[in-house]
Formats: sequence, structure tokens, C-alpha cells
Amino acid sequence: MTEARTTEPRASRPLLRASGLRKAFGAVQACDGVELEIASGELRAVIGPNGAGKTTLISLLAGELKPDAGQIVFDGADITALAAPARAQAGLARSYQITSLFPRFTALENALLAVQARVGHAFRFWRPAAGDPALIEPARAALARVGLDGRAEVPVAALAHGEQRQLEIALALATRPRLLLLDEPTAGMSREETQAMVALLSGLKREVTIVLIEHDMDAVFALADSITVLVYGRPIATDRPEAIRKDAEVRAAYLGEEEGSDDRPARQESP
Ligand SMILES: Nc1ncnc2c1ncn2[C@@H]1O[C@H](COP(=O)(O)OP(=O)(O)OP(=O)(O)O)[C@@H](O)[C@H]1O
Repeated sequence: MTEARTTEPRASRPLLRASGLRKAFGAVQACDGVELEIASGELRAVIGPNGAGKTTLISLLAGELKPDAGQIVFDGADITALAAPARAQAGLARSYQITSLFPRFTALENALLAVQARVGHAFRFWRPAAGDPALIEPARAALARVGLDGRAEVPVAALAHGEQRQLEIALALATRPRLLLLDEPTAGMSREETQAMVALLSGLKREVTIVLIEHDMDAVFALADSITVLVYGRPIATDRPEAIRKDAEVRAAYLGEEEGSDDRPARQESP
């Protein structure tokens, strides 16, 4: 790891700091000089119109995309040059927008694979760890944490969509992250499933620092401690939810509302 540690005292420094982060795809500047500070224990929502660069930002933070410029410091260490697996080992986990589960394996088998990856058995694939309590216990605990303990033996393909999304979060938790990056955890969910996901994330708050990309504004305003609004790859505002709700520039740029037309933002859905 590149150990360019800062001299800042741990208590006062942010858990994650991105500075001058840039990423272009051809002529599209998807991430255009992003500055971001995430405090330990906070739940930060990142919102913005389609194509604003939210997923690109998460991929840069997770180490799945290499920035053209900029720096990412996690817990005082410069992780900019680290690939995704090393960032996961350092405590930075991503849960995916597109499902990354093994559909024919059970929920428990999927969780076991995530725990195996954490303890360094990732490439002894597929050696079921069914008899190993050191793996089974954390795998079952991760399932219980997301409310799937009763569904451990069910193949992923037979789980409801909402349960699959819960399982994705369990897999991320199985790596014992300090920072969890969530890309649209409620995408494609029914109203009831969304409510269950909001309850789950509400329970996880404080246990783990969370950066949440989300289009469902009810979920965002229910969960976020603070909100960053991205437009054309740039944060145009970062503030507490009440202030974001009232911010005229945010409403004009993102929420598409006439100033003062409503007392809360319109709900935006994924396409
Ligand atoms: N791999 C890629 N190759 C080329 N262009 C890309 C790639 N990934 C993203 N882009 C472009 O970068 C811009 C930002 O995309 P990104 O997916 O990060 O936005 P987003 O805010 O997550 O959008 P959405 O809300 O629709 O998921 C878009 O113009 C998109 O077309």
C-alpha cells in the first residue's frame, strides 16, 4: 500500500477524502474535479440527474476505474494507486447496481464465498467451506444482519428481487468494511421492498460509514445525514438534507422544479 499517511489527528480527519478527482470517457468528462470528504459514521447520499457521474465516482472510489487525475485518501492513507481488491482489504467495500451473485448457489454459499475472499481463500474456488465454523459463523451473521437468516438455504435464483439486493449488501458486509459504497440499492424494487431496504440501511447507519447513490428521494431523505448533488461530474452542493431540499440551484439543476413550487423535491426514478 502507498503509505502516504497524513499528520492530521485521526479523530478530526475524514474517513475518506477525494480531491481533484477526474475521469473522462472520450469527450465526456464524467468526473470533473470532484472534492469529497466523508466523515466516519456518516451516511452521505450522492444524487444527481442521469449521466451526472455518480456511478463513475463510486467506481473511482472503489478502485474499479483509474482516475485521470486526483487523489483518494482513506483513513489517512493514499489509496489512489490501489486496485479494488486491495481497497476491499483496507475496508472499502462496494455493493453493486448490477447483480453480482451466483444464481445457482444458495444465499449462504454466496455469503461463504464473500467471507472466504476476506480471509484470503478467494482463488481456491469453489471449495465449499460448509464445515468450517470460522467461515460459516460470519457468513450466517452477515445474512442475519440483512434479515435473510431464514433464507440461507434458498438458491439465489429463487429469492425475490428485494432479497437478492439484501444479499448483495450481506456480501459487502461479510468483508467487514468501514466504508460501504452502495449504488442504487432500491433499483427495481417494489414499494414494500424499498421500505425494507430503507429499514435495513437505517439499522446499519453508524455501524458502518455509507456512501449511497440513490434515485428514490424518499429513501434519500429518510436516510442521509448529508447530501452531495452532482451535475455534469461536479458537486454543485453538499449540505444537510433540509438545506438541499430548499437549495434553489439544486432544485433548478436536478429536481427540475420551479423555485418554491413545492416544499419537497419530486421523486426521481431510475429509467
Ligand atoms: N465505461 C464508459 N464508457 C464511456 N462512457 C461512459 C462510461 N461510463 C460512463 N460513461 C459516461 O459518463 C457519464 C457519467 O455516467 P455515470 O454512469 O457515471 O452517471 P450516473 O450519474 O451514474 O447516471 P445514472 O443515474 O443514469 O446511473 C455519462 O455520460 C455516461 O454515458
